[in-house]
Amino acid sequence: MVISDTQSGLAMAIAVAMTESALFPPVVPLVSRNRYFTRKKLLKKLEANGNGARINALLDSMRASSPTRRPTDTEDHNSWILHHPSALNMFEEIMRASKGKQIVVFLDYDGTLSPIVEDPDRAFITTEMREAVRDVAKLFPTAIVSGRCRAKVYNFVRLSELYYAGSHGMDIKGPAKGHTHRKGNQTVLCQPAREFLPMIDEVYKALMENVKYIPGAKVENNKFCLSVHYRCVEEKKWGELGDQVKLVIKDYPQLRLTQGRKVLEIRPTIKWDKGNALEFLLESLGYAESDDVLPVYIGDDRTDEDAFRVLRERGQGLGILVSKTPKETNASYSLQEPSEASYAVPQTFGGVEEAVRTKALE
Ligand SMILES: O=P(O)(O)OC[C@H]1O[C@H](O[C@H]2O[C@H](CO)[C@@H](O)[C@H](O)[C@H]2O)[C@H](O)[C@@H](O)[C@@H]1O
Repeated sequence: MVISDTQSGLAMAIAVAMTESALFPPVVPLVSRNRYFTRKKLLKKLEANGNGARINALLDSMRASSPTRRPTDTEDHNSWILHHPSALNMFEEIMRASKGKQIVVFLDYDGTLSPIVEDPDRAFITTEMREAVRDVAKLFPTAIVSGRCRAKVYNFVRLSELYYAGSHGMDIKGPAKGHTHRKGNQTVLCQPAREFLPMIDEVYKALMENVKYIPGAKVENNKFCLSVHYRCVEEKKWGELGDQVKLVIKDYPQLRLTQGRKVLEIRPTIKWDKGNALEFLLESLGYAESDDVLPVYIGDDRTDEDAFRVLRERGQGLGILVSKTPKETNASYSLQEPSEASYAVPQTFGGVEEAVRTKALE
């Protein structure tokens, strides 16, 4: 069997997830922690102050969350990678860790399965990556967990055998009939923020109106949440953009503002995030309290931290952060970027299949 680099890379990451001794190495202080905490504090302050927070805090936070503004210190990076080793170098430990466990795979979309690009509507998954995900889903229950609207992420991925959790987990749907890994045949569906739909639509329209004068700004309707993109906005206009967003949402205390990669996100205040989505899916699959499950979550953004944290709290499974720069994270392992797949070794799929076979023989 000829295996492409992308397939082996993704599978390698999954395979690494099966490593036992790899689970949750201790969290250690980072050289780059201060900078990270400054950014975190800024956002916390912003969130704590609600919609009336000082606009400077938002602007500072937008600036601080743009890693391209500062080249990564080699020392910082080396220290970080020591504690979050590359998921690609851990193949040896696969078999041992996977023994007797059901692996469940969770994949973020943007920045994980697709590279970050300027136009959010053109963040396509490659054919190779789609094939890799398809292959992984043949072996394990597999879910895509994204900030995007579920329908949009489905249109990119187009694999009906997967679980999809859109709107940061607020819109979950199971695979098409005939593909389910669950016992029983009920459709999995979870939409905990339904009542917010009219409000989100209203705010979407207001945001479109308010930011249309800012060149490069883009508002994306993710159904149960909204994204205001500033990747293509000149930095000197970021303050104005933040101003406009805060102006709109100040009348909606039921909505909160969070941040992603050059994006401001507006979402309901309900306590539901990617971590809850992960737990919901594990429960739907029948693994709520099980010790025999190994959830693997691969993601790149701060919203993925909610899922990494759940894994850490469960003391089960493995988080892999896709990031080129050191970041404070609850993930145990790292990958540099989606295309790092090309560093992987071809025998990985063999390893995954072997692990599955071992399990089947037990
Ligand atoms: O949870 P995810 O699947 O990672 O989605 C998070 C956001 O991803 C998208 O925005 C990001 O990717 C864009 C395309 O590469 C990029 O232009 C943007 O700057 C990034 O923030 C998506 O467009 C958002 O709606 C998602 O919330």
